[in-house]
Amino acid sequence: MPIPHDPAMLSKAETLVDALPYLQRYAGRTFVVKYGGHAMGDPELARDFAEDVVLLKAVGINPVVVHGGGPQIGAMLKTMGVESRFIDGLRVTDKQTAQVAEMVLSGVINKEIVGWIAQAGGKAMGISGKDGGLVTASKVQRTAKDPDSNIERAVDLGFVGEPAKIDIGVIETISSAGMIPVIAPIAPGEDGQTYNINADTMAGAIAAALGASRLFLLTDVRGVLDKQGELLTDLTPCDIVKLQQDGTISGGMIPKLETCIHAVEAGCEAAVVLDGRVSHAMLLEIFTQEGAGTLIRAG
Ligand SMILES: Nc1ncnc2c1ncn2[C@@H]1O[C@H](COP(=O)(O)OP(=O)(O)O)[C@@H](O)[C@H]1O
Ligand SMILES: CC(=O)N[C@@H](CCC(=O)OP(=O)(O)O)C(=O)O
Repeated sequence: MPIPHDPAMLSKAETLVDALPYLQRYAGRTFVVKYGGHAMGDPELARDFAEDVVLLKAVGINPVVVHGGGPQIGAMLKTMGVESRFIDGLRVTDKQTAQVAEMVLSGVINKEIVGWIAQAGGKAMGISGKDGGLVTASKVQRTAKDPDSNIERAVDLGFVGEPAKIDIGVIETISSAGMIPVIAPIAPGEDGQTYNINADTMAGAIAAALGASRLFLLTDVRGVLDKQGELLTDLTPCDIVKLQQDGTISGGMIPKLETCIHAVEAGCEAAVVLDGRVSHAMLLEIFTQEGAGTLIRAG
């Protein structure tokens, strides 16, 4: 006959037991987590995020963090008196902007995240796409309709890149040494130039190359919202194309969802757009039945 326990203690034990099937399912799997600039602002949320990542590592999952820092790059450029322009959510990047992006992403933010993970009791190794030959970038080619002639013309975004080649060796080396890779979205091109890569694009390409079980994109909204502001809980690549065509998604959500399509069509099991403003959003998504955010799977 079991002796009754304090109900609060019992509920804690039940939470752990409820997590058991998920722990068993995901042990040894790789989760790529993109931590966005907007979700990064709050120190308490940053601590929670680091604890989540350390917990994943401690239970035998391989987390790989790819981070952004768009607002922080913007703030630095502003203090320098440099204006930024975005086309389809991508920052038009001249040589000076590329240098600032590298300084802020690889220099400041990357090491900040490594520090938070250390504070949470984990070990992280901060790198960019440049290190260990991880990523070779190619220049992003975009076109836009000329408003006067209605003719589609090439738009030059400058040193904006996308991952053309990925060598996952350095990630595997870091992960198998018991550390958490923390990756800044900067990479060299074949031409030797430094390219600024949208962090969502970088995360999706890495998730695809690793054949990750999940790509989590932590951001500053509940997930993908419809025109009435209601959360769309499940999407396929086909649904996303329609949302883009009818203007439901715009700005930074465009590269985010293009990334999800690429990732799930190229080997990542599923992508989730999650609210990074919610404490421990990732743990709740992984270890409970209450899925939050928007889940994207190949149709
Ligand atoms: N349909 C939509 N649902 C949710 N967010 C959207 C939608 N369309 C555009 N957005 C915008 O996308 C933003 C998230 O992208 P972004 O600013 O690049 O985030 P992050 O900096 O976290 O990567 C939201 O803050 C929102 O303004
Ligand atoms: C080409 C391009 O737009 N690069 C981004 C890289 C950082 C990023 O993507 O950060 P968030 O995820 O915080 O938006 C930029 O310069 O802002």
